[in-house]
Amino acid sequence: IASVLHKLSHENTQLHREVENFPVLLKEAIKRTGKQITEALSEVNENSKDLIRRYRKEMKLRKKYHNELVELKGNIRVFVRARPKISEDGLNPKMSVSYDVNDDSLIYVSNQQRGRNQSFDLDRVFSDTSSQQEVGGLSGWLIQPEYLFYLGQFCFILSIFAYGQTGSGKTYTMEGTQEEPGINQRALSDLFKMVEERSLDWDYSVSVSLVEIYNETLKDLLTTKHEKLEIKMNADGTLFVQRLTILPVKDLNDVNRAFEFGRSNRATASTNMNEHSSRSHAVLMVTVAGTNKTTGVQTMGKLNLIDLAGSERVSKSGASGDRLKEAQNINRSLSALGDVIHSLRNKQSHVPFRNSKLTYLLQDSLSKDSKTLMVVQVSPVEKNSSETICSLTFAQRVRLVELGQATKKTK
Ligand SMILES: Nc1ncnc2c1ncn2[C@@H]1O[C@H](COP(=O)(O)OP(=O)(O)OP(=O)(O)O)[C@@H](O)[C@H]1O
Repeated sequence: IASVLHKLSHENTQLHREVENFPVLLKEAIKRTGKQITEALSEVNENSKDLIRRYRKEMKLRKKYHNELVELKGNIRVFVRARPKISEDGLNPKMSVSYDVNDDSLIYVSNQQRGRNQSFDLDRVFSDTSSQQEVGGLSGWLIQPEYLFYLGQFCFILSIFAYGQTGSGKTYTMEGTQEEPGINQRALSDLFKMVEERSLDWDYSVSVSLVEIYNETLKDLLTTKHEKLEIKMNADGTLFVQRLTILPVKDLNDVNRAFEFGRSNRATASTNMNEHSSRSHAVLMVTVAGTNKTTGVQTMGKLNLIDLAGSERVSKSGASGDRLKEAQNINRSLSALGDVIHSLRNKQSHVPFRNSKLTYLLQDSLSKDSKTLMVVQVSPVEKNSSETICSLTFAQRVRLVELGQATKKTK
């Protein structure tokens, strides 16, 4: 019994010690496991960080290849800009537009009818917080030295279109304000810089015309005469507008003065300038004719700045009478623009340029030897989401167009 008691007492002491040590062991075990979990987590973290890094790299590469593809295959770029909310949107409006933090070519719009977000993939998306400077930088894609070179030395047409529903920010982005100039001002100032830089070897003459298309009728905004304008074709297949004023200009100030005159001319013909301007297309055509001082080679280039009339859904706005007629003409010409672009994309032998005055006038600008930048403006608020979806659907359709490679053309 004594030996059994001794053994039991020994075991009891050992158990006692183990019980005493248990919290320490447990603490150590917890610490060890915690360390293992932390290590495992940080490995996962590192992996996911690496994945995000690789994803971003892939996105950059994808964009680079896409850009190269566009350069190789086509000359049209589509940018989207959402304007910020404004007082007209009401107090605390519900927003419908969102962006992808990792990919600046994606924009999402909440589609109330389908009850989900619809995504659109464009060349570049500018959010509602983007600055004029950031957006203005995009004209750099169009007005690059090599294209300026084209513009000055080959027949090459550059066009900037602004598309979007009424009040979506087209004028703000294109014209901007005195303090915050828009794309047009930047593009034109780049153009005159180029002319200056090449003036040692080339004699350039720059001229402007300003045409308004209202209810399928062309109007010369640089004259107060009201002559009927007709689009005619030269023997070489190029287009011109008969009797259109062609005003020689020396610098950006001259262009702005001409533009101001056109603007006041447009306003006097209408009781409400803003109302009227959003119901008509305005096309500013800048022509650069060059003669090489040594060789005598003559060249021609054009820069078109096009402020399209606001796209609007007649069923929603409930327009009637003259307003309905205007809206129908606008929608017809914008859809003709879409059809032309669609035919070009599908490389159809017949492109329906003549279906509207807008596409007929811009035939050259949408054909080969041209480079086009389309800025699609959208409103960020939910009450406009169906118009936003329509505009972005149009934008995506345009983006897939291939205009073909430019060919060198000198006289
Ligand atoms: N990025 C912006 N930042 C600040 N205000 C803006 C911006 N974009 C647009 N706005 C404001 O929103 C309003 C509508 O813009 P804007 O007149 O440019 O639209 P629009 O599309 O040209 O309209 P319309 O088709 O009627 O001519 C203006 O008051 C303008 O100042």
